[in-house]
Amino acid sequence: MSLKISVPATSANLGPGFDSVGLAVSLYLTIEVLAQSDVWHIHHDLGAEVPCDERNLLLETALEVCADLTPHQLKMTSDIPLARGLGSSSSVIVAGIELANQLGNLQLTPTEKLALATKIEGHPDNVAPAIFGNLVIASTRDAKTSHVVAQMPETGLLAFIPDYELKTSDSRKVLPSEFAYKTAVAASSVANVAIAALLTGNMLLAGQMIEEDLFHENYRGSLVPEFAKIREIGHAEQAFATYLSGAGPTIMVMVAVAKLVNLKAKIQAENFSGKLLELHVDTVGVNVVK
Ligand SMILES: Nc1ncnc2c1ncn2[C@@H]1O[C@H](COP(=O)(O)OP(=O)(O)O)[C@@H](O)[C@H]1O
Ligand SMILES: N[C@@H](CCOP(=O)(O)O)C(=O)O
Repeated sequence: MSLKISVPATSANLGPGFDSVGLAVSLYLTIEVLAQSDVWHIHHDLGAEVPCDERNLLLETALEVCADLTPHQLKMTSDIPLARGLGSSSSVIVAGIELANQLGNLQLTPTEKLALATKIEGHPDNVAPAIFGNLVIASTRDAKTSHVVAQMPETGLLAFIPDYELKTSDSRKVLPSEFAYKTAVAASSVANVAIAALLTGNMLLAGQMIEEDLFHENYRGSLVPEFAKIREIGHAEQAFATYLSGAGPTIMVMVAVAKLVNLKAKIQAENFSGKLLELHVDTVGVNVVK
């Protein structure tokens, strides 16, 4: 049997869409199913800290979804950097669900996959676009997830991926545990306009609203020292928006395609340690090739 599963990276939050908005982008985790075996084994070159057996999040997820899968040798490759705010954990969870779906012949619908993935990840903003591709707006309350898949308006995407890791769990620790009613109303009004602007293709307004986030970036800015400078460069280069991708430390800049080259040169000139990558919107989501 030949089976290959690929899952895109995701950039969550887009400013005020904290825990509920995400965009699928063009970096990929790929799982190739090799021969049946006595024990599970994952061949990968992602480093010694990534387990090769059932302790790997891929297999933990697959076996949670379907406990009696036949063990296989697997090959895992990925260009999604770990703990950088590009949804590496969500891509593995979605791949694990798909692995169980295929090997266990579960016939899961995309909505069922979303419910399972959200339960495991805890919030839907990365797993939803990893499943559906595109821009996804989702809300999970009382274990029920509602979602809308939308086309992202045309924009260039430039990601600065720092050399250091920032685990989502650590980046969540700096967030407040409570929010005053008035602030919550203001923060959600910003989010509402951001989404309405994205859905009507108004990138200028969407960009302004993305940068007015009140939910998380003010608290996380100090964890990502490059953020303020890159946003300043974004303003000088007329980018639509600069935001913290997911929990950081990746910084995403949305900019008209014609302005990408200049913007890239200006950020490069700062000599920050990390990678600067031009990305594209993934419109497919989790993909299975047999
Ligand atoms: N390919 C992978 N295989 C196994 N575990 C992975 C893989 N990719 C990511 N993970 C797990 O997810 C963690 C990173 O998740 P997280 O802190 O949420 O960051 P992000 O999802 O932004 O990359 C890693 O430390 C690792 O435990
Ligand atoms: N809404 C979450 C998103 C985490 O995304 P990740 O790519 O950093 O895992 C958060 O902001 O904590």
